[in-house]
Order: sequence, then structure tokens, then C-alpha cells
Amino acid sequence: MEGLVPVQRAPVRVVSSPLSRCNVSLSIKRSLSGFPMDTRIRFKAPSIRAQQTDLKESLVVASSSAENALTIKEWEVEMYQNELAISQGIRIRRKPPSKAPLGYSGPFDLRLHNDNDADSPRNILEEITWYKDVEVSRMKELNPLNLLKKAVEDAPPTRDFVGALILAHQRTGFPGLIAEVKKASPSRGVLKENFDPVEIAQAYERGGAACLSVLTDQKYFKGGFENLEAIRSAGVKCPLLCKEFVVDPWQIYYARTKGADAVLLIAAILTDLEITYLLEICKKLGLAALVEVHDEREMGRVLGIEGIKLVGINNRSLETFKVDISNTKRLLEGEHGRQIREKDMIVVGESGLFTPDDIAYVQAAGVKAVLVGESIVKQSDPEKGIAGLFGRNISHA
Ligand SMILES: O=C(O)c1ccccc1NCC(=O)[C@H](O)[C@H](O)COP(=O)(O)O
Repeated sequence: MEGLVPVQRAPVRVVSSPLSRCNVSLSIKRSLSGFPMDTRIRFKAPSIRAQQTDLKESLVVASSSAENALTIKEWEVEMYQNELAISQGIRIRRKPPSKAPLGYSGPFDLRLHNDNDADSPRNILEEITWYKDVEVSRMKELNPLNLLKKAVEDAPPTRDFVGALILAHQRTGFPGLIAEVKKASPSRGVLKENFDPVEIAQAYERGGAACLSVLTDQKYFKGGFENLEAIRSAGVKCPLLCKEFVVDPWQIYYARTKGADAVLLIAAILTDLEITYLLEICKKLGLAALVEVHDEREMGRVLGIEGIKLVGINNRSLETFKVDISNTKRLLEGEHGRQIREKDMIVVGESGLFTPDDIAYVQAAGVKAVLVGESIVKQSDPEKGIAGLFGRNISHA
């Protein structure tokens, strides 16, 4: 099935079913956590017609036992994926480690997570990630992937996000600006009361932004996919980054249907294999991917993944909210910095940038682009906010 990575193939024996004599083989192709599951039941059924009624009845029995087997297998895979994520240094658990399904009789260590407080998120990023899982399941029901894939064909064409950043950098001598359309955030609350996303986007464009970042999360950032769509439909030329917490390939397709030119992939919540897979989907859809890291370990992981052009260094810990712009400098020093230059990757300095000195600081550290929200969106005139941030008008430089 298109869009799946067969990370696990587990034969499930339907031991007590009468169907076992028909050589039922249930193979589970489970992709990544939160990703679609492709379940196929193959029959090497006897060719004799007379056995068909018998087979129908047997199917009913088998399907309920197969369903149980699937639930258990799915839960097991999720647990293994949590283990895999932990082994890659990912502290964020992708799902609440809820209780093992009825009938589970696997290794004891998979059940160790069932302590009483384990089902509470440990920080805001974990909370958002768990919420996304539920939200995406709901949205998928309204917009199934097969319909989305058709809708993608009618989406407006993608624009060159990376190219726009490089051009802006060459044109102005400053890092190319990704200006963020951000109404609120978990750390700062509401940043702008009278929030008109299209007006703000147009002001950013006039002010010399190379690209825009549009927050689409409703619950924590008071954003929305309708903002992305409205900005695109209003004729804003700057390429658009869909700023989401992507945990499922479905979100990438959805972003594309709403006019996105790029998406954010956060290394703190995705395994290496998931990033690789999501990058493939982006490539297929003509989208750029901004892969975001926060620490040395994430940077090391990302440098080991093929095909990443744009890497963002977030100065804000998404777990603690602490902002420290020296994070950008630290992560670009030494071996990692050398590899980034060797691979000719574009680094985006993200979060906590307020003044021309901040811009000069991250530029000296090696960034060719910056992603800025709060300091410019809060200004009564965001166009002037950009000039204030760079210390001069960058719209025609
Ligand atoms: O901004 C937050 O409070 C936040 C909290 C938890 C997860 C993500 C968060 N922000 C996303 C971002 O990375 C920023 O919106 C972006 O880098 C712009 O930052 P800033 O210029 O500081 O608004």
C-alpha cells in the first residue's frame, strides 16, 4: 500500500480457529506510531465450492479473534516504538502508555509502564503531542486520506521555500526572514488581541519577509488551517510554512491541500525512521521540510538522515519554555557545524529573537535564516516591526 513503511511484519497465528485448516495467514504491516496500519488477510482457500458456507461462518469467528490479535499487536508495536524512541534519546512519549489490552500475554517488561501516574503528560510538548494524536484521528474521519490525496491534485502549486530564503539572504545580506503569523502561545498567552492573519501576512510581505510561518494549531496557539488557506487565497507571494506538530503523514497531505509550501518536522517527537518517511512524502508533494532540533543529540540524529536541506535550531526548549539564543551558537560549533557546512545545509535560528543584536549574534553563529514570531507580531504595525528587528528597512535592500 502506498505511503507505508513496513517496519514490522508479524505473522499472527489464529491457533484455535477452524480457519487454520484453510491456511489463513494474517500479516500485519504496521508502520510508524500513529501512522496508518495496513492489515491484510490472505487466504489460500480450498477451491471446492461446498466449503464456502463453512468458510463464511468460520470467518465471523476468526474476525473477532483476529481483531483481538490486532489490538494486542498494535499496542505491542506502540510500546516497541516508545522503546525505539527512547533509545534514540527522544524523551517525549508519543502516546499515553495505557494499559495492555485484554488477553495480552507478551513480555513482562512491556507492562512496566503501567504505573498510576504514567498516563499524565510530563511537559507541554508531550501534552500537545498526545492531543494531536486524538485530534488527527478525528480529522481523519472527516477527511480520509484517499480523498485528501485527490484534493492534493487541486491544491495551488508549491513555491520554492528554500530558494526564497537563499535569495533574501543574498539580496539583504541578513538572514532570510520567516515571519510567523502567531496569535498566542503556551508560554506567552495571547500576543495580539485583534488578530487578522491575512492583514499580518500582507504586512510581513511588505516588510521584506522571505517566507511566512503560519501556526495551524487551534488549541494551544489559537491558529488554524483556515488561516493558512486564507493567506494563500489572498495572493500572498511569500512561500508558506505550515507550523504544526506533525505526528502523522495525514497532516502533511492536509497541509498541502490548504496551500502549504513547507512543513515543520520536530525531531523531539519523531524517530529517525519517521523523519525519513515524512521527508519522502514531502518530496513527493513538492514540499520543503524544516527539520527542527533543540539540542546536540537531536542535531546529531538529524545529520545522520539523508535529504535534509533545512534545519532549524530552536532556542526555546519546548519542554520547559526556557529561551536561550546561545543555543544556536552552541549547536553550530565543532563537528556538527563542520558537517552542516560540508553538506551545505541552511540553518534557521528560531525563537527569542528581538533585536538587531540578536540577529547579528545568530548570523555570526552561522544561520542563513531566522524564524521570528513574538517580537514582530506584537507590534501595532508588523511591517515596521521587521525594520525594527533588523535595524533597517529590508524590503527593498
Ligand atoms: O512559543 C511557544 O511558547 C511554544 C511552546 C511550545 C511549543 C512550541 C512553541 N513555539 C513554537 C516556536 O518554535 C515559535 O513559535 C517560533 O520559533 C517563534 O518564536 P518566537 O519568535 O519566540 O515567538
